Amino acid sequence: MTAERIDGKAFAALLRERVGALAGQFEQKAGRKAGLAVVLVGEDPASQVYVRSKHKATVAAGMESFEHRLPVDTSEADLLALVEQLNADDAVDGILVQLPLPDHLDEQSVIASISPDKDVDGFHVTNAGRLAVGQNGFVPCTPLGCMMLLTDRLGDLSGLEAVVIGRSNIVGKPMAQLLLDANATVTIAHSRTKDLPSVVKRADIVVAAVGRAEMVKAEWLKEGATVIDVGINRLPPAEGEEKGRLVGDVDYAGAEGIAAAITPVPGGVGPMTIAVLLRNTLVAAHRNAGLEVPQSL
Ligand SMILES: NC(=O)C1=CN([C@@H]2O[C@H](COP(=O)(O)OP(=O)(O)OC[C@H]3O[C@@H](n4cnc5c(N)ncnc54)[C@H](OP(=O)(O)O)[C@@H]3O)[C@@H](O)[C@H]2O)C=CC1
Ligand SMILES: Nc1nc(=O)c2c([nH]1)NC[C@@H]1CN(c3ccc(C(=O)N[C@@H](CCC(=O)O)C(=O)O)cc3)C=[N+]21
Repeated sequence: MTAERIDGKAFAALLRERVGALAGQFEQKAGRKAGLAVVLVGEDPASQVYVRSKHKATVAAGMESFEHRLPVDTSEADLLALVEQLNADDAVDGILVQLPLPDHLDEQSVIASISPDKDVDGFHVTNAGRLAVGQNGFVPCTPLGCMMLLTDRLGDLSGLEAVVIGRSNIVGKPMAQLLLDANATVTIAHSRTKDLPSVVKRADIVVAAVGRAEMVKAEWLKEGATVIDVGINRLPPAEGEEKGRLVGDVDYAGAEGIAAAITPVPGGVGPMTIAVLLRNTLVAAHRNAGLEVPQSL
């Protein structure tokens, strides 16, 4: 059996088109564009790449993009002051502070300073709490994108065994919460889990969000499992390569022979993250403008 490749890039392109059309309608109704502010502190090359692609995608969807690039030695007070200014700016519907931040800045305090109604990353404790108790808020983009791919493929997830590997606040935990809300039976594995291979073996759905290149082996998987690979890992450059290849947390080549379907890296979950960010921003715009959020978002 050769697993089906779940084309996140194509799915994300469709979502971006839909968001773009609705962004045009929003502009008609509200008399302004929906706006996303992205704050980047420092010059980490990977972060710069992400921020640039978010900017392009935002503009392409017919939304306003406000970029704020701050020097690496920015003080916490200055960063908090910028966030306050963006909280008060009616042209800004969504605020994203690119992580990771330089070591001298406390990520939790910075996230806490973002207005929960503009927190399109869904990282604020208020939004984590809303997700936990089932209220409307913002769900982190990566896990929400994974859910869209899963429900598109599998339909109803009721009763399926799901194993999430990783328990971070931005991926693993909200992912498990969403799967639970969809009535899957959820196990969360992490670095202290005993006998990870046998835990993974029972899963109809595996979501790998670890950050270790090709750690999940084909033999761990149950025949016919659906595999969502969140990991983005750059291998060291091979002979003659300038940059190493990007790989996920799953041994894709091996898993292809056992899984029913699997997301590739690149071209899987990554593009969904950006498309969902635009979707969340447009949801925020409707709420902030007092307009009904379109069903199809
Ligand atoms: N595609 C996308 O859009 C995105 C991709 N990513 C990628 O996803 C991956 C995970 O990101 P993130 O959640 O932020 O990472 P974190 O480093 O915050 O969390 C990693 C998790 O993996 C667990 N873990 C580490 N080693 C093992 C192991 N040997 N066995 C089992 N579990 C282990 C850790 O366990 P413990 O808690 O015990 O330490 C932790 O819970 C990264 O590769 C990141 O680049 C992240 C965000 C978006
Ligand atoms: N506040 C905040 N919000 C985030 O959502 C956030 C963040 N900080 N910090 C970093 C992580 C990571 N992340 C990715 C987004 C897109 C791709 C993506 O599009 N990846 C492409 C490949 C890109 C490449 O080739 O380098 C793909 O997988 O096909 C990957 C990773 C968002 N993050």
